[in-house]
Amino acid sequence: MTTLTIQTPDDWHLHLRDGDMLPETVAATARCFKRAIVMPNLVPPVTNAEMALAYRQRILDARPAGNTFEPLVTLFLTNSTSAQDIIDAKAAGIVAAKMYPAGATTNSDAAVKQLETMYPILEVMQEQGMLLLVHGEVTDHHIDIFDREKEFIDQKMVHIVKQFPELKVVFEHITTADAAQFVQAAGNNIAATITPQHLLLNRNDLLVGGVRPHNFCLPVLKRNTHQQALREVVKTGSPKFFLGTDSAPHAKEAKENACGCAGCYSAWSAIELYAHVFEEIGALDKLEGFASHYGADFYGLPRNEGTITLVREDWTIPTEIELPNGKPIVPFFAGQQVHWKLQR
Ligand SMILES: NC(=O)N[C@@H](CC(=O)O)C(=O)O
Ligand SMILES: [Zn+2]
Ligand SMILES: [Zn+2]
Repeated sequence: MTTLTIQTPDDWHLHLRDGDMLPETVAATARCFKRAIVMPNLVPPVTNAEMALAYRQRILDARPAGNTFEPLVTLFLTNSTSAQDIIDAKAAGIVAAKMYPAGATTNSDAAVKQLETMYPILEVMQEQGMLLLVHGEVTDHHIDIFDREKEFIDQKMVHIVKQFPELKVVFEHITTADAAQFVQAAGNNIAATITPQHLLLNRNDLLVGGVRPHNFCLPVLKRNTHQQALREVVKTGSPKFFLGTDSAPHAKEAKENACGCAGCYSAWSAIELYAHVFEEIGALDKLEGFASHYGADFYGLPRNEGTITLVREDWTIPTEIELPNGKPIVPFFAGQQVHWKLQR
């Protein structure tokens, strides 16, 4: 196969950041994705409809001329989120709210401390038909970082799912066989996003031969058996698993640091990297469902019109990209070859 045409895809988990980052990040995603679920972990976080709509407008203003990319902004849940916040957000066209356990990841200090105290809010979300997006890791100091996703399933996720049978939940950026099995076994109101890095890499790629800060993201890369399980699950073509890049840029100096930030900036090559890995596992025929159908179907949104075409052509991801403010940023998979390229 030398070309691959699929219906226009969407990215169901994305960090665009804000301010002078937007011209770079919006253009990178808008080159091939029609829509994206945009994460609300700004500083300060996007906690109400007014902030979300203002953020949406800043993203729209940063689009390249003539581009029709549609950001789907989300609400950041905190212990102060009220039922009215959810009702107002829903009325403003916001389709989902994000739950981070406090301290779990980048800019999540303001997030939810005692998850169970949020149950009245989840109740309202269920009523309103607003999706719950979850960063599924516990943050207890005594829990090993490699076990935090599994522990979250056992401690939290099973109860949420039981308590709110009508609530649509997206288990974001899953990294383990445990999460894949959990989602598969759960009802049709539970789905998951999977990133390119968790399909392409395992923890050896983070630590063998020296620490690779640009492969560091959260949840952290797991052992190869978990990577294998994620590959198997996308290969089945199950509609419960769909594309969410978790593209999460940090300045080069913040990644190459004694205390480096978590996040891989994959937007530059995301669709190509998925094609690369789907080809590797012999599942190119499953890419379209994963990238362009299942997410929209799960969110209850129409599938996109139009198509994109990928060409089988080797190219090398740049080692650095310069931000509009002159600061360098290192894209995910920098300096490495990818076998597919978006036709422009
Ligand atoms: N995935 C990451 O490693 N980082 C994300 C936050 C997140 O999605 O957890 C970020 O905003 O930098
Ligand atoms: Zn996360
Ligand atoms: Zn994320």
